[in-house]
Amino acid sequence: MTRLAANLTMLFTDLPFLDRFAAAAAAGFKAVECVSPYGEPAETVAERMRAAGLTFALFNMPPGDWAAGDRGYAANPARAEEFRASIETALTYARATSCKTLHLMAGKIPVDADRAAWTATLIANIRLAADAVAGDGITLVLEPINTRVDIPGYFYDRSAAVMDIIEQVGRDNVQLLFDIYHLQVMEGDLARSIERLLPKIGHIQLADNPGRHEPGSGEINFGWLLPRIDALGYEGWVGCEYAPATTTTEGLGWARPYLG
Ligand SMILES: O=C(O)[C@@H](O)C(=O)CO
Ligand SMILES: [Mg+2]
Repeated sequence: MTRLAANLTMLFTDLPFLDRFAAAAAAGFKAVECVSPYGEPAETVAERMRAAGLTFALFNMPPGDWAAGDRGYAANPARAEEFRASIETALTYARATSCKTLHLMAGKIPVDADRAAWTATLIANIRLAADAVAGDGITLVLEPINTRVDIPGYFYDRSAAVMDIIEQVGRDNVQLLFDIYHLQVMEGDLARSIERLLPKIGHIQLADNPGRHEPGSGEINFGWLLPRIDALGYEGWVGCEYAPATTTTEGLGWARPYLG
């Protein structure tokens, strides 16, 4: 059965961040995910999560200064020190919330950067982080993000590019974050890709396309795809990472069969 997680960065945004946990639970979600829990103390986040009876399915390692344009920086040779320090921060929040999956963001690469040097930095940083979190049973996931609409310049936007990095890293606790929306924009052929990549998929996220709104608002046949993913044997969480077309609650009709 498809197990949905509410993405608290994009859902229930009419509420302050800490109040979104209770709202997600009231809507029937059993798990949540978000980009950045770091604006609140780890223990406070964990308390709200526990009080709502939720599991933290995933959050990102500290992604840098989002408002200034950062989308992670793990590939940036000039920020290796900052990346090292961010591992401890991520671990503190992961331990407090018992979160077992962290999204490591590579960042945006300038057009004139030395791609080989950035790739080497990324691989070294992923290994460092993967080894640091392995003892806590944590998996790092890497996400191909579309560079056509959402994050122009992001380091990788294809599943093959991320799979290549995962192979070069060579750590069992580094997997693929398959965001159905991003990979529909960049590649299509979703069901076949998921089937092929399944052994390496550590987390799935969804939104429809175009518009990045809820399932049913666009061209992706989620009524067929979600049962297919289930039938293939995927047992992880599916993060609802979309911008509701109206309000979160009004737009949850599609999810009713999967919510408690
Ligand atoms: O799809 C996304 O945008 C996210 O999963 C993310 O981690 C931040 O960009
Ligand atoms: Mg995503």
